[in-house]
Amino acid sequence: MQVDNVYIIYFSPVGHTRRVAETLGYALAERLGVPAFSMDMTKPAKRRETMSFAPSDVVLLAVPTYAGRVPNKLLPDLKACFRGDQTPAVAVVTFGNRNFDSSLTELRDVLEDDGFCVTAAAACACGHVFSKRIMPNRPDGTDQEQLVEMARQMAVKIKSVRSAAACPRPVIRGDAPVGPYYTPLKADGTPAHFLKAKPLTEEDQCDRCGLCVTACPMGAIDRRNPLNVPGTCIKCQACIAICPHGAKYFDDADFFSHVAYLEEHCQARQENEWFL
Ligand SMILES: Cc1cc2nc3c(=O)[nH]c(=O)nc-3n(C[C@H](O)[C@H](O)[C@H](O)COP(=O)(O)O)c2cc1C
Repeated sequence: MQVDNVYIIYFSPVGHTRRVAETLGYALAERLGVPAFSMDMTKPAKRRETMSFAPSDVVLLAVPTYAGRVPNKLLPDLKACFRGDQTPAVAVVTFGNRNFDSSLTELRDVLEDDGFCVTAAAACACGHVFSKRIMPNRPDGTDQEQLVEMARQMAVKIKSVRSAAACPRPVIRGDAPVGPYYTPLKADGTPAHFLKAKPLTEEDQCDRCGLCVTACPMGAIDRRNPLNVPGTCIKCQACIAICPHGAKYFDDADFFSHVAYLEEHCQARQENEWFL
């Protein structure tokens, strides 16, 4: 198959997904001997542009797993932003060492509906953004090596076919259909309800620099007063991760209890999985 460019596109509020996408995407472009272009679609304004791709482009699209699925607030943009023309695509999800459940299958299906031919897919274990105690250093050196190996195998597959349409679709986890959203659990195993939780601010720590305002992928934080969060919070933790003064925090009891549950049950190292 003729390939001219690799486009690395990612939604990555805290940065794990960007690291995975760029390592895999640049290695893939190198193997294919073509230039790569990295495109960040985390900011709301970036998700208002429509992007069209040619049959000779390869698009790598990477998103984090939220509740076992593609982040639901991102779905309308993923459906509206991208147009493939039988363009080969690589679907990539990251997950925080619990499970990626249906997110990769869902992302593959979204790409196919957008006109892409998904030639490969990967689910990569990362640190969990809810807790620095869950695999804080992943992707680590072993992951980097595996990403380069994935890229090598993906390039071999892409080079071996006449067109993306002729490329066999990857079978993800036995082709199980997309399942329900994962219900987060509290430390006692009962459902945790924190959908309405929003970040609070230590007023005396906050110097109103506005970094959290620009980091929020939902544009939920008030630009004139960052203590005010009138928009939808997706709990991505971007505002907490970016604040240089540690001023943003959650105080929701169910959220904390879910974090405690994850810290207890998600310590065993999960493997990366890829599908060709
Ligand atoms: C709202 C939310 C839900 C999440 N749900 C899951 C999950 O179901 N399974 C899992 O293993 N990790 C889950 N995670 C962890 C993220 O998938 C993981 O940390 C990801 O790498 C974060 O990507 P980023 O650093 O690019 O933002 C969740 C994180 C958030 C914010």
